[in-house]
Amino acid sequence: MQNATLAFLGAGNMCGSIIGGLIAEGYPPEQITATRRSEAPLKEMQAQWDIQVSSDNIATVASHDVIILGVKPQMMKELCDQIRDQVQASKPLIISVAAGLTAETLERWLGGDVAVIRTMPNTPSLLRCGATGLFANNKVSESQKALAESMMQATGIALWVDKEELMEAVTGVSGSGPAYFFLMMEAMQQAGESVGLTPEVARQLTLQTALGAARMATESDVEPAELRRRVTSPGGTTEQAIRTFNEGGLTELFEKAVKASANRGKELAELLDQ
Ligand SMILES: NC(=O)C1=CN([C@@H]2O[C@H](COP(=O)(O)OP(=O)(O)OC[C@H]3O[C@@H](n4cnc5c(N)ncnc54)[C@H](O)[C@@H]3O)[C@@H](O)[C@H]2O)C=CC1
Ligand SMILES: O=C(O)[C@@H]1CCC=N1
Repeated sequence: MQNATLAFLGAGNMCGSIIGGLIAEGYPPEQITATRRSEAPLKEMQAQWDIQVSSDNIATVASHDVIILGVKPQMMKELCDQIRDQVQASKPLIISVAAGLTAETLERWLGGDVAVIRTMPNTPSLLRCGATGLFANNKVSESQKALAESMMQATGIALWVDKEELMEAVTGVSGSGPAYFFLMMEAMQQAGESVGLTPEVARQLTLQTALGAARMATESDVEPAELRRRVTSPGGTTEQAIRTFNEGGLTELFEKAVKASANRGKELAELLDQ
């Protein structure tokens, strides 16, 4: 995997997180190039990771094996128009991180007959704690699949889905998911303040509790439901809090939120593929 040259076109929040994770995992920085519209953030990325940077998408496509399309879905058509001829000339592996846009749309925008892997990563990739879903079109070879998988595994876990529509489900759960936990942290800190803690104490207790709970859930074989039961003493304090969450319909609310994110992915794909 470490022989492949990787170009991140539109290296903002998400691709910056993947690059940071790859560098932390020991990927050779001289084999990574990032492009972006403005020079200042590119210079920062170069100083931070010692990677190559460029503002020339076409020349960058020409000189790399794997092209990661990192722009917002709304900017993707313009980027594909710009690089199409070069993609047809050098036929690199294309990896998209964009929400919604299908592999078929991307392949068509790039002129057809292109190996496209659609991924849905998340920003904890930066800490090699990412979660990525992947789907490959039928032009992708087994060795290209293995390369994309090992690249994303370097930033966390990487799981393939066999039906492309499941990429919307992945987006609803793990692509958007870090924001749900951040929202919970914000809400819990505020609640801590409402029962008298200072903002700093409420913040520290909230974040350490989130970290501890996530580590217990991921580092043991015990299911989250059982871990929850072990905190919830019959007739005790937690029981009252859990009852309050259940009465407020937390499970149903999560289902609605995940579906809203997934549906927006489908909607974006339809809106943008004109
Ligand atoms: N932010 C997140 O948590 C996640 C984002 N994604 C996907 O990642 C993609 C990017 O999202 P973010 O990183 O949040 O956006 P961002 O706005 O931080 O990064 C995109 C970058 O692309 C640059 N750009 C736009 N057009 C360009 C062009 N033609 N050439 C070079 N650079 C160009 C922009 O200036 C910007 O710096 C989106 O498609 C999104 O759906 C996927 C999973 C999670
Ligand atoms: O909010 C978004 O559209 C992107 C995709 C998943 C996470 N962030």
